[in-house]
Amino acid sequence: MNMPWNLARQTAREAAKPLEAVEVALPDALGLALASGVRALASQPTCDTSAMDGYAVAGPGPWTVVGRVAAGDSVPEVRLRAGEAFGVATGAPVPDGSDSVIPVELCSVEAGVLREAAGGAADRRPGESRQAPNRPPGDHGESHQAPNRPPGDHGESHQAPNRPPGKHIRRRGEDWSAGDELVPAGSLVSPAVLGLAAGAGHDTLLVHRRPRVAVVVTGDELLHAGPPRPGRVRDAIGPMLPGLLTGADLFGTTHLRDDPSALADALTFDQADVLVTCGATSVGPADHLRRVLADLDAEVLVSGVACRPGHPMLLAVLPDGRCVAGLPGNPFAALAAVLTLLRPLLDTLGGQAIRAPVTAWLGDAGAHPHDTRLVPVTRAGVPVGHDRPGSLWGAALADALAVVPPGHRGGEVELLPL
Ligand SMILES: Nc1nc2c(c(=O)[nH]1)N[C@H]1C(S)=C(S)[C@@H](COP(=O)(O)OP(=O)(O)OC[C@H]3O[C@@H](n4cnc5c(N)ncnc54)[C@H](O)[C@@H]3O)O[C@H]1N2
Ligand code: MOO
Repeated sequence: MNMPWNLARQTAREAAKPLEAVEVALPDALGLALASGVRALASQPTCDTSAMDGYAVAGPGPWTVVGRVAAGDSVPEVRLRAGEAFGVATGAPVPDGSDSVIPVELCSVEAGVLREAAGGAADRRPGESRQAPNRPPGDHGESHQAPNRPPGDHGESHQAPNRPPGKHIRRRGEDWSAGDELVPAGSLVSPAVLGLAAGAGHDTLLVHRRPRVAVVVTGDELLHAGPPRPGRVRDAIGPMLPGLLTGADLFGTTHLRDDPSALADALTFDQADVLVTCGATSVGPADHLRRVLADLDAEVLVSGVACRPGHPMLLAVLPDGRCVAGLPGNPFAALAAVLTLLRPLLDTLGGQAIRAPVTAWLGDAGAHPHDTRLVPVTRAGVPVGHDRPGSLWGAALADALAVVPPGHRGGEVELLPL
């Protein structure tokens, strides 16, 4: 009895435990899953910082310029008093006592005296409204709100313009505080995670090691170069697999004839966490996989799945804990088995948390009454056709396989990205 598709995927996810955690230098963590959450080692910003090149000011203008601080300088050892200004670079610490920062293009400085230039419109882009949209109270981001100056006022007034306190100052800890968890365990380390982790002070990350996978392609009829001819077919699965298993370290591919003792030997390779076999899953005279697994005392967790294509797919665990994923020989069926069993198993071994599914609306898509269908579709959920089990044509044109449950009549379905 074939296992329902959802249960088969769930079984594969639960067939193993995450591999050990290792601490690696940041660049080496790319594409691996975090074994512990990334926490900030310092607040960001670490001190009150200017968001603009300009002048930090205290009290109403005009102001006397009393100093200057550049990016990379430490916090100036002065406290600004009303009527004083300090030249600041974007990213530089502002002195204590700074009320706000005036961008340099809104300033005029003569003989050490700073005045806010007329208009204040220079720090708005064309078409931008005066009021910054959707900013929460207390947000001191790079608002382009102009000072609320009466008509005819050219900024010479000694009255403080209605500039919100803290404008253009990024307050200490405004983005995050030291100790905050920024990315949870189980997340994949993307380029942005690497940048964020570096920004938060990390030189290394704790990640799960990548699963090691050995691939065995079987079949007397297979060719590995040149055009197919009657009785001989080109191996289409071996070339497809490395790109599907980017989260794993591959040992390379072994090509075997339909020989049970050679297959049994290949399955004794103990450097791999997962052995992937291609072909020999069915019941023909040359299909030895099930017998070989029985001889090796493997526990078969999934033996046939109620899905099309790929129903003979198989998942087993050897006595020493290594897993065997049996992909059917028909190439599209093999792809279906990778997405149903192998990838979920590798995700678990690699410590990846289960992500929310990608979905799309799909009509009945030729749903089967009892079996789940895996249908090649575009990212918008449009079937691309050419989906016969022996052919990767449809899959090659598709962005994903849609999971069409038995009896589906139209509605949201999960997409398995390719
Ligand atoms: N009596 C039954 N026969 C079959 C059944 C069944 O239920 N009862 N299921 C069919 C289905 S569905 C599939 S899928 C295949 C699975 O077969 P195997 O996993 O045993 O694979 P083979 O028999 O070796 O090959 C099947 C088919 O695929 C071609 N092939 C094999 N390897 C490759 C490769 N690496 N690249 C390209 N093509 C490959 C092979 O030449 C055959 O044409 O069983 C059905 N039979
Ligand atoms: O799984 Mo098979 O590919 O339907 O022929």
